[in-house]
Amino acid sequence: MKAAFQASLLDLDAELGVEPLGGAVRRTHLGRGAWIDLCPGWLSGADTLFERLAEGVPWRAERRRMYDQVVDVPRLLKFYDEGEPLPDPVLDDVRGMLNAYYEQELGEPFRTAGLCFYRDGRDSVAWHGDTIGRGGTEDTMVAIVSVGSPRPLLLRPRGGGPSIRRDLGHGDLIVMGGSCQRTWEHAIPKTARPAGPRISIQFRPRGVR
Ligand SMILES: O=C(O)CCC(=O)C(=O)O
Ligand SMILES: [Fe+2]
Repeated sequence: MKAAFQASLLDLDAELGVEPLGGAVRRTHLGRGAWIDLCPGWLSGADTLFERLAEGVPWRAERRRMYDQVVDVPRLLKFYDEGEPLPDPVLDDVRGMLNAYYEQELGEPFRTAGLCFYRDGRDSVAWHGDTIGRGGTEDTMVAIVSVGSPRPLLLRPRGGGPSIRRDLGHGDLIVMGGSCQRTWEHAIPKTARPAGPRISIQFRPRGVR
């Protein structure tokens, strides 16, 4: 797939890879037992990974039933279940580094990888928590690495309240933890502004979707 993509100037010559997580991770407590960790620009060479994934992943356009209609899901998807080979070896390093840093606190490793491709500003994900599995009842973590052009990820308390915004792209890491999936919601809103393509890679433990 060819997508108009403006590479970040800083990233053009950077070698693809991740360093061990440590002092650069910043935690923000959101209240109600929810938190987010941020590590901007964690993955270097993110433009290279964007190009590889855009070309190499067997992206799927899905359709879902909404009430009495079947509608296009406004983004491309590919899910790698536990044990399935990931589409790029650097994603094994990414998951390994995430597990080295978070596994003790999480109590289990990140195992699955869900990929979303937002082709332009019309692609989006509506307000939701990742509550299909255990995230609906238990504290857990969802770690997201973003490559390509930044898009805002919004978070708001479930039931209403002001939202917070983090622009994520070019190798940024966000981890949503604690009760975040059941007490807060998140979204990537559509935008009428010019928006370049973004790919997000979400790592989750077994049984969290
Ligand atoms: O693209 C993102 O960063 C968020 C994706 C997401 O929330 C999901 O797939 O559950
Ligand atoms: Fe989500």
